[in-house]
Amino acid sequence: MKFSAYLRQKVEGSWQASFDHPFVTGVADGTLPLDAFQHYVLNDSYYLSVFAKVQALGAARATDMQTMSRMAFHAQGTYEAEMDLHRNFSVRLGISEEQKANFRPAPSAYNYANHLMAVAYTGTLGEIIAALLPCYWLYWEIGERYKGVQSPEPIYQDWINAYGGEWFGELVQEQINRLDALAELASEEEKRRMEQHFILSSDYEYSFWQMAYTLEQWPYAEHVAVAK
Ligand SMILES: Cc1ncc(C[n+]2csc(CCO)c2C)c(N)n1
Repeated sequence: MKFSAYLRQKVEGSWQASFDHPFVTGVADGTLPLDAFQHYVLNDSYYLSVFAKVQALGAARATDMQTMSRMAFHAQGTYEAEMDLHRNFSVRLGISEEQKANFRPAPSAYNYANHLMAVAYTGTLGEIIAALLPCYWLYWEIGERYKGVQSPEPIYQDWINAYGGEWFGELVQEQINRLDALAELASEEEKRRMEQHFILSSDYEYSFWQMAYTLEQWPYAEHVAVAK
């Protein structure tokens, strides 16, 4: 069995919980409150800026030019495609410059980003890909599930469309193949660490929906609002 297939079966429970999360089903059927989506967008912009940095650190860790160039391309893709999407959502959701300037990432977004950064600075390229892969792969599966679905909320429809396209499927498959190739060369010990990172990122993906849905904040966050 390929290492990617082995990892995929390990996270079946947590990915299923993500598919069934009211944030995800609420995007598709339009029942998600817009303030939860706004909380998601603000936190996701922060998350993506770290994600692109981790992809770039993966490029730096590569031992061949082809991999280095592809990882750098992916980092640029995150910056351009995802940031474009967010700029667009920010305008349509009426997120103000002041809101962005005063924004502090919620605990779950911050923890997830820190997990990726820790792997980027301490792990091998195989470990970095294993930590990044659930972000690609889980979103691709969500995009596949909701292909053809028409959400009553046009903003949500654009979000669904972003992850259902063929170009995105190719990027995901490229990273799955990279994971399998790196796993072939990895020791049992390194593969065990790759598995841990993949599982932890999958759990953080679930926490990210929950964070958005519950409008998660730091304790005492209201003091910041009062002080303004
Ligand atoms: C919490 C969170 N997880 C995954 C994604 C999706 N995503 C982020 S970067 C990237 C790779 C290519 O751009 C993908 C698929 C997201 N937006 N937010």
